[in-house]
Amino acid sequence: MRLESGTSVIMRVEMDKQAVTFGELVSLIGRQGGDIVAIDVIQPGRRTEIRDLTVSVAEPSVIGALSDAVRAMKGIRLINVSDRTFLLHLGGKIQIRSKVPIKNRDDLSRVYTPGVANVCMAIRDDVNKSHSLTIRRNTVAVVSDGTAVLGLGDIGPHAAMPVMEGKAMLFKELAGVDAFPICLDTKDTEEIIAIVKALAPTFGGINLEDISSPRCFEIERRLKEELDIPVFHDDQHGTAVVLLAGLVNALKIVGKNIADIKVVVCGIGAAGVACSRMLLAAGVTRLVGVDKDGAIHRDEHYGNEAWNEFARLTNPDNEKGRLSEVIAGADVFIGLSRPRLLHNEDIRKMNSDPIVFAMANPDPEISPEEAGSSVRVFATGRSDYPNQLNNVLAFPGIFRGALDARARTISESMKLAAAHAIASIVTPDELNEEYIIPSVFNDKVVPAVRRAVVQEAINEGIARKVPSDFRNLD
Ligand SMILES: NC(=O)C1=CN([C@@H]2O[C@H](COP(=O)(O)OP(=O)(O)OC[C@H]3O[C@@H](n4cnc5c(N)ncnc54)[C@H](O)[C@@H]3O)[C@@H](O)[C@H]2O)C=CC1
Ligand SMILES: CC(=O)C(=O)O
Ligand SMILES: [Mg+2]
Repeated sequence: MRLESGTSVIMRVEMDKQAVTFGELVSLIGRQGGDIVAIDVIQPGRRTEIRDLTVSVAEPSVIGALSDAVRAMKGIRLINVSDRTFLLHLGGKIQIRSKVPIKNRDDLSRVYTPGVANVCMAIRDDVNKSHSLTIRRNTVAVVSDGTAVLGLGDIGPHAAMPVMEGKAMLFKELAGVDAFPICLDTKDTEEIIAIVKALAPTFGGINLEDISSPRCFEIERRLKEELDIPVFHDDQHGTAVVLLAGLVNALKIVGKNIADIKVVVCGIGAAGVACSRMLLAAGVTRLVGVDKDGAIHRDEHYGNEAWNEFARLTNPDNEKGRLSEVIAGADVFIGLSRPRLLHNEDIRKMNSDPIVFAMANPDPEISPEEAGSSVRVFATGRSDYPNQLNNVLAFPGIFRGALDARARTISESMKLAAAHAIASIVTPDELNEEYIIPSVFNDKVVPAVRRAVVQEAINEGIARKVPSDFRNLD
């Protein structure tokens, strides 16, 4: 088990009272560096008893040896060891709550039958009313098939659920958007499209999440074409928005022009393709993509159509070879692949003042410790290091804006505007190597992104509603 770096764990133990006393167990735990701070009797019994022991430890590293010692003790069965992260997940992380109480018959007849029938008929007569008279107004589906969950890969829909619940929490906590996690037990492109289309009457937007490439491209393209609510594959576009924001600011620090830099993107999957497209749109001309078999170039025909298009649009010098070769002379490394693929000797081949964005989650392509001082600007997707480049900076505000403007779609210019809005939160005075991107907890982020998105939606005629704070602004 991967234990979080907390200071306490809960051990569920079954004691055979004839073979061991509780005092002996307490002493053993004490000798192993644990301190029992709470005891809950889960199942009392004359011969055996199950207890939960909350054990505090000074160092998470002692938990393994402590558990082994408890497990080996005669008369004790160690049923489970939970860390605080696991406990936080018990029963899931979100719930549905009513907005109005049902206290009497009158309430009942208005929230449900017979009163509700008039509301139903109003929507039948004008389906647009579903956006104002149902949860559609503020609700987004977070849809995954569990095939590219963080950098953990194809771990399946059940295992994907904690991440999707987490995304739903972030939507709510950061932007007040109600989001519902939906993990689908199918990898079939057509089936996913059909299911999401069938679900659409319930939602004001669809956030696709952690669906592996290249299927994610077709799924998103078709859903965008066939639905009149925003469909946004967050790993592609949310990531691209935040990456561009970070790069715009990092380039100010190193004093380089976006049109002059060489960028190497490692991992040409969902995020890599979309981030590369965004960088090209923002003015990057020399971009080389690298995947498992090396650089993507034009002398190869790929089974993945997205890569053939990628080869046409990128790599102007048609460079070939592995990451360690094409990294030579690069100004920027962008990792959207897997942990530990970049090494210090690669960074030494980069141009002066290298920028390294190692964005694989949960573990980056190179750790900040290994990169050390050889990198001028370093960022990861994680919250425990400076410069967190994570799509969480984008998707809450983007959907907040799209829902408020009842936008049909989320366009390229809405995304570009969102990127510049995020970048602009870091003022020239504040900008430095360790602060190129605002924190997720910076309360200016969501309003700035929302404002940029709503404004573009209005400018482009994508908005079906003008939010009140945008009316009469001449
Ligand atoms: N920081 C952030 O906000 C975000 C980070 N990510 C991270 O980016 C990574 C990729 O995510 P997705 O694009 O959604 O997954 P994906 O599965 O669509 O793409 C991963 C790509 O990496 C490639 N890859 C695997 N081994 C490689 C190697 N040795 N060398 C080069 N390429 C290799 C795969 O072939 C694939 O094309 C994950 O670690 C994910 O956590 C993704 C989205 C947002
Ligand atoms: C952050 C995110 O969406 C990912 O790593 O997949
Ligand atoms: Mg993701």
